[in-house]
Amino acid sequence: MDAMRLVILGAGGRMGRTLVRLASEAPEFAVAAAVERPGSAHLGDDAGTLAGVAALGVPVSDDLEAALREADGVIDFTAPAASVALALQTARRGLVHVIGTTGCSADDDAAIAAAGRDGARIVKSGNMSLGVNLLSVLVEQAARALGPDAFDLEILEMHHRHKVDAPSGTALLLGHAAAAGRGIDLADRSVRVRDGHTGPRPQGTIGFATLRGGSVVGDHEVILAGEGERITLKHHAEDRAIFARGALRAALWARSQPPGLYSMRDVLGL
Ligand SMILES: NC(=O)C1=CN([C@@H]2O[C@H](COP(=O)(O)OP(=O)(O)OC[C@H]3O[C@@H](n4cnc5c(N)ncnc54)[C@H](OP(=O)(O)O)[C@@H]3O)[C@@H](O)[C@H]2O)C=CC1
Ligand SMILES: O=C(O)C1=N[C@H](C(=O)O)C[C@H](O)C1
Repeated sequence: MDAMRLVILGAGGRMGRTLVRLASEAPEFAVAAAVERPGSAHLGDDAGTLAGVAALGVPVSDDLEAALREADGVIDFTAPAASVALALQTARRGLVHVIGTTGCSADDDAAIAAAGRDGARIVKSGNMSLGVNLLSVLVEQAARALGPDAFDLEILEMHHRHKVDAPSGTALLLGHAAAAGRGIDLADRSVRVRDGHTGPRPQGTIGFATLRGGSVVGDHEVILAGEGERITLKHHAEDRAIFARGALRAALWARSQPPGLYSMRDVLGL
């Protein structure tokens, strides 16, 4: 099969640069276009140079329509409004759309699901790494085995100082896995903030705690705390390449799937 022609949306960002670098090094892919928003300081820069590899002859552009005409798929680690708007376009064109963007609202997620029904081949996940998706399976198993009441479940995450959404997409993904294991809906049972006189911990809830600072790529811990014992399941991301590798794998996988909305667990067969 011909190399998959990819548009990298948000090519000047932390993930965008990592994606350009890894896609340009893999024979399965061709970086067809690199897109940033109108007015971005990166417009006109060579995407390869920006990513710290050899020049690719692909200038960063703000012409998304033109970029999509030449593409088999888009990799999108940007912001919720950008991902929702793009999903309308990938649906119209039947393109692969890999969405790593986090911080989406319920309405955003509904619009993205609709785009999957309308023709896009979407893979969306709060974390594209193999390790976190395997961890989510383990968390689901542990929550199911321990039941809802004997062990309290808390999810702790730490990220770099630039991160704008909380809890992280990964923390929510792990929370959903825990809720699935317990047979409950996360939205009904999550405690996302504690402050002041909170009273004792409501039984059966799933708590979240958020830390921000420095250059931390992404740390997550799921703590199951019982009477007299505690189980901790952890993942430490050391390099953004783990997310980019997962996203590229998802793009290739989605190319041969019917339109729809898929998760990384679908991609990885977990
Ligand atoms: N699922 C996963 O595995 C991972 C998900 N993420 C998520 O990916 C997202 C991006 O993270 P990160 O790379 O660190 O963030 P950055 O802010 O470094 O990069 C985002 C890029 O997207 C650009 N952008 C925003 N809106 C548009 C638009 N409408 N059109 C084109 N470009 C746009 C931004 O431009 P500007 O600066 O001008 O706004 C910026 O260059 C976040 O939601 C993050 O949580 C991150 C890592 C892994
Ligand atoms: O913004 C980040 O950096 C990351 N975002 C994702 C998240 O919200 O979980 C994934 C990863 O942890 C890095």
